[in-house]
Amino acid sequence: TTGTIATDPEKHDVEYLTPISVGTPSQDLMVDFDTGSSDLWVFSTEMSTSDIKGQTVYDPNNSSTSEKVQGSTWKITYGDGSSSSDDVYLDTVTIGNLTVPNQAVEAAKKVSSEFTDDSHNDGLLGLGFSAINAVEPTPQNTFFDNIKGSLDAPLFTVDLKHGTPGSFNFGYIDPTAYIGNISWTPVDSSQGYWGFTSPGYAVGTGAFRNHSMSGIADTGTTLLLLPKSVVSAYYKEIQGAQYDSDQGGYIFPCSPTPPDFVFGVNNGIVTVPGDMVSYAPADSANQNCFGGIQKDTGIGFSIFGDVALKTSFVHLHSSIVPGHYADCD
Ligand SMILES: O=C(NNC1=NCCC1)c1ccc(Br)cc1
Repeated sequence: TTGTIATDPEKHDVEYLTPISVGTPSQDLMVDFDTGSSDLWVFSTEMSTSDIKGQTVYDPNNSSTSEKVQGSTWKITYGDGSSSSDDVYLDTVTIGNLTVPNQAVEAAKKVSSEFTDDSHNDGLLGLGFSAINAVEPTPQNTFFDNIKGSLDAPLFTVDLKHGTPGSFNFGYIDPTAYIGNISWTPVDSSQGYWGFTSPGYAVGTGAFRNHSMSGIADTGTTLLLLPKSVVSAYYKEIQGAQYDSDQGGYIFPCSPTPPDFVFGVNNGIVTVPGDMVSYAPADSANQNCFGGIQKDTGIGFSIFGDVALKTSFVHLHSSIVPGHYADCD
């Protein structure tokens, strides 16, 4: 079997929301498919109403197929400091035409304000490695791990786009989804993420600079977070660019369009067009834009978030041999 599901960008491509169905009869939710985490959790009827602002909630008591996992709990904190927690059910989860009958669905009782304030997002579906699933005492499998055995191939592809629907495909590579050839790179899943090392970067039409950047492909992070030496080398090329500590990042005049940012993936390259580096207006006063490329300081490795992924077709392949992932235009 194979499957495909459309994913829709929120304003400024801050995140991408994808429909899933949970339970019987099915309860339809919009969630953030996150290759940077490995838990499927949803807003639920167990939450206090003050934490719910427009989201659709999962009601396990309204599902004839839900089954509480006695004694199991979960609590997760994301890289941006947001968090959520509580208890666990097994229930039927369907994505497109793919169904997992007893998927661990982590029902939230508490969520942090970032989630409460994100009215269209009903939860997260982790597509990282199950080794970092946060359920205690028994970690649960991701949807992908549960379905991959029945897929034509143990892979999924991520095709996020700027300001228009993209897709997550399961079990096949859509040859019409990309031009040029796929460049493969080994995946380091030792930390539970889709880790890889980029060999270097270029600014605009400048020469390629060898500079090993280890990081993760993370659909759940909005921006492209890189080593500060690379980020400052990039912004050095933009007239008027500066680090604004109030806004916590580099800002620069929205026009003229900044130079492209190119990063290597094995023997291939991915180009982030300059007009996508201008992530969002920073201040209306003097038409500054907040950069889509920022420092990865304090994280320990780089994060190739949506700004890096939406300009390429990413194919995450977890096979028995050390997995590899392909990235290409
Ligand atoms: O949390 C992470 N990615 N997903 C999400 N962010 C916000 C909501 C979901 C994340 C993962 C690894 C590293 Br290293 C840094 C951040």
